[in-house]
Amino acid sequence: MGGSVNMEVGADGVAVITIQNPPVNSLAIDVLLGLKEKYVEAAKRDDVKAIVVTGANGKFSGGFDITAFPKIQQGGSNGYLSKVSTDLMIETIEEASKPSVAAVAGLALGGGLELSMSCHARIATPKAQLGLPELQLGIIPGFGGTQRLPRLVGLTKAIEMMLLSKPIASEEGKQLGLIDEIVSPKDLLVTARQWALDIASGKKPRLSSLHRTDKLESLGEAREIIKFARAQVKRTAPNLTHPLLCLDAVEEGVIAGGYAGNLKEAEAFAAAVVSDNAKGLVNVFFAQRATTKVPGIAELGLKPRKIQNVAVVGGGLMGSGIVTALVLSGYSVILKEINDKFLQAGLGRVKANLQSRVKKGKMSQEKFEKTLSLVKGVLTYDVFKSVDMVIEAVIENIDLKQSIFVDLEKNCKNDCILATNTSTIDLNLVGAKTRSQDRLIGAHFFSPAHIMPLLEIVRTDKTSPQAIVDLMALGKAIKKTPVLVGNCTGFAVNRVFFPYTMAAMMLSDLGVDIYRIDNAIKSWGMPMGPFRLTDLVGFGVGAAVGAQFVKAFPDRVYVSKLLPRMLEAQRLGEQNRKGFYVYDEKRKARPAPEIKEIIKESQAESGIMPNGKPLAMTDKDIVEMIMFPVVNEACRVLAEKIVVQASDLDIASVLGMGFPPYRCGRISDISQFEIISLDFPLFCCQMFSPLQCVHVFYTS
Ligand SMILES: C[C@H](O)CC(=O)SCCNC(=O)CCNC(=O)[C@H](O)C(C)(C)COP(=O)(O)OP(=O)(O)OC[C@H]1O[C@@H](n2cnc3c(N)ncnc32)[C@H](O)[C@@H]1OP(=O)(O)O
Repeated sequence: MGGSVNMEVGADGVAVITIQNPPVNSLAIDVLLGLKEKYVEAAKRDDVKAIVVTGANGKFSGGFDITAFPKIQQGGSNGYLSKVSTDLMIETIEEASKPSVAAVAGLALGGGLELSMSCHARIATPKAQLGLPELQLGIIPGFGGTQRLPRLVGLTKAIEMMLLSKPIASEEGKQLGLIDEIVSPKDLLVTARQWALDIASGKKPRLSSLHRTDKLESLGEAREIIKFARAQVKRTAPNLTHPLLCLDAVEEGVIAGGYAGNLKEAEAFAAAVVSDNAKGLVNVFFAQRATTKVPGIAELGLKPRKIQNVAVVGGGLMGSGIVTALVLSGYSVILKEINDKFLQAGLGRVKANLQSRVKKGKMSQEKFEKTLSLVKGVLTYDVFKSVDMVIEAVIENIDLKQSIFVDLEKNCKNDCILATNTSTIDLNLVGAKTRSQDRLIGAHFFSPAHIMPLLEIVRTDKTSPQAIVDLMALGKAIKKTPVLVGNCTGFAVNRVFFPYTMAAMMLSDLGVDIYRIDNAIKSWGMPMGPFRLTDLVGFGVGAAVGAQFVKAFPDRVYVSKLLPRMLEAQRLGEQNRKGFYVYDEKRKARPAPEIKEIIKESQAESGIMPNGKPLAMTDKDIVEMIMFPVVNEACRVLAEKIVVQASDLDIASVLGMGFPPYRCGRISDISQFEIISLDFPLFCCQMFSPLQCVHVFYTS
């Protein structure tokens, strides 16, 4: 709901119709009805020769109003939405007697670009973003985009833009034929008006995109392109159906014409919009934007303080990754190490991280040198008085961290934020020997820190709201999604996912093949299965972190002998290229038949196979046995208020663990229920069918 559409008719006979619906001029149903009303009025008025459609405040439109989807997905009627494609885009705009020109500034995405494509020409400002990103929401373009974009830019480019949900800039749009002219923002309306008048008077051709065929490939070629795209989708996104629905609509249009394609698109859109995948992906869209609107903090209206200089203590894998993330966003960073050897190694890692961007063509040599010059290596705290924030990233040793924080308190100014990158240790312990509890905060990055998009911000009871607001702002500035979490073993992400590997170890001890487990979980949508993940993390780290969970949650852990036996056999994971898999020089994983004996040993020691025989189970059982305990732990994290809102856990799981976003939203759904029992130990799973073993019972 909301938004408005205005119309002003000039002395030149051009009606300028303006969409007004901040912040992105989304096409809410009221806006679409408003557009219809103004177009009908313009058609009737004798003083109107031609029409220009534009958006207020330098933005054309961010597309259909996404806030309307949840209601439709819960069974609400989609009302006028289903008619927009033919009633508004074709009959009212494209086939009207008076021509329309779109004046596009800022962005024309989704329905916004579709609206512009039903006009007879498009004039854009240089920095406009143009795209059909609907697929990232689990839906497909629904206002004729699957038909008009291929007709304007050709099939290959149109399919790429839709499947990748990737917008293009005006210049590329002009080269492709999507944009007719690029002009400065101040000339936008003047030029668009002139184009509209020129089309009305016949000086310029009146082109209807839906009927064009000049950019379309021949039928044979088109079929090949679509066949290739389908195969790609099936290979890279086997659990998703909406990209295939999108290709079906495109194909129908190529074979039977734009109008028939439009009807097919409407049918496919209606099916996609109510799918579980769309529910999950729409939830993720809003979850991502909700993370900084923290109840209890947002209302305080605090402004983030300026953070210019940051220090990182420890230049290991995590520390150097954090330094890289900071310098990439223009921060000056001091990297402190304990001796020159470690310091040079840390600086070398930062350099290598940046060099890899140069190699991939993502950074120029000049930018590389400028970025690297932002890091200064030191061995003492002498220059720490100038820093606004310190992030400690040394090994997980409580005594060491405590002594570092004592030093930091002595050497930093008294409003400097003191952050720790610990992934498991209680923050109260880390800061136990300091008096600066209000500015002590967790900044938990995920490895590799310069690539992974999540930043868990951990607060204690004493962390000040200002420190939280400051770290949130820094997180956004370095292009991370910051999620605020409470203090507990593993915080939100590692805590929720500790049963992921433990349940997998238990299944192995029950006789299920480890590669089958990994394949089942990967096919379900995780980026890798639990055994491959353990190899990646490294067995040393895995065992140390596992021990923390055993200590913290003894009632619901499964302690397998598998990891210790692998360590005894000098199998450390990817680190020495021997773990549950073996790895070649390019780190390509291959199953390792030689570990059969180690697995058997662990199975014998655990003695949990029913009657000593391997447990038979389907792939679905495997997924449930592993993911249900994860969901249970998520419920506990919510119940203990470790996260303030359920959507934070959804987005943290997606960005921190690669949980498939199209399956996301379940945790938010579950949080609507009252958890009445949480005390069923994971180990009992073997005695029940997987479904019975969900140890969260909830009532609606
Ligand atoms: C039938 C049609 O084919 C179907 C459609 O059109 S579906 C919609 C297709 N459009 C999209 O997918 C675009 C989605 N939006 C975006 O990618 C980005 O928001 C953007 C590029 C427009 C702006 O990005 P950015 O400047 O970083 O701001 P961002 O924080 O993302 O968004 C600003 C606000 O606009 C809202 N917003 C953005 N697009 C919206 C949309 N299409 N509908 C409703 N709200 C929208 C956001 O939720 C956010 O609200 P908040 O301030 O309350 O959190």
